[in-house]
Amino acid sequence: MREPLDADVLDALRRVSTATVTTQLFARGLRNTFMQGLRPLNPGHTRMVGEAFTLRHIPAREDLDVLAVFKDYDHPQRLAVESVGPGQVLVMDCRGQTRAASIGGILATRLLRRGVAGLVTDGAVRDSPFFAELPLPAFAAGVCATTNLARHHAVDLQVPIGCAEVPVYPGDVIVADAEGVVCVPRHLAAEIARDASAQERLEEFIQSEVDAGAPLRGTYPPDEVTLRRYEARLQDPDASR
Ligand SMILES: O=C([O-])CC(=O)C(=O)O
Ligand SMILES: [Mg+2]
Repeated sequence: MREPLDADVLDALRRVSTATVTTQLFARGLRNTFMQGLRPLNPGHTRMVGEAFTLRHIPAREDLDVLAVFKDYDHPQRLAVESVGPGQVLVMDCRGQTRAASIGGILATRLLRRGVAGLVTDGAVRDSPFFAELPLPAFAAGVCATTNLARHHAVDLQVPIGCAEVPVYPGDVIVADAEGVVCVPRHLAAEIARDASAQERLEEFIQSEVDAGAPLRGTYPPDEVTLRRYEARLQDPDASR
């Protein structure tokens, strides 16, 4: 059993952008953390933070992947939907294959009712007009009306997977916003949350400086003089420039 993630860490990650989080990961040598090509299905619900619960698929085979398999309520896809915990994110490895759905509106509704934080797939979803209205953060590489069995055979729950070429281990922390989805290794979550928050405070200051006409030289990145002005501003937010 893993130690639960600190609620303050999750809150801090909910307030920083995926761009900032990827920079903090990059600073620690991790370059492949953003799930390229996944887009939010409901632009009104993109903020998502939670630990990853994984589902792995292999390519479907015609003699095995037939509609009758869903008579078994313990089919791994259905089991995943009923097992992912409140506040967790269902992350699906579909090998980037979008020529079949990986999930649809009914299963997503079940996730929502179970208190799941959201879902991520590097495949497609079906019932996408429904997803566009559903108050559940959901990210996919595409949409496809064809049912999952046409291309996907769900095999494993809670194993390491690749999602959009990014390694995801069960319990890693998934952070998403309107830009997309990034995977934070669990053991780095607390320090990333802390340093990402500090980076954003500084970048807000830099943004306001540039907006007010400051040139990049001396400002971005900030030199000693700019940093001193930033520190002074932190001490006294009302100080004039
Ligand atoms: O067959 C599927 O992918 C499941 C589906 O449509 C749904 O959950 O509404
Ligand atoms: Mg459906």
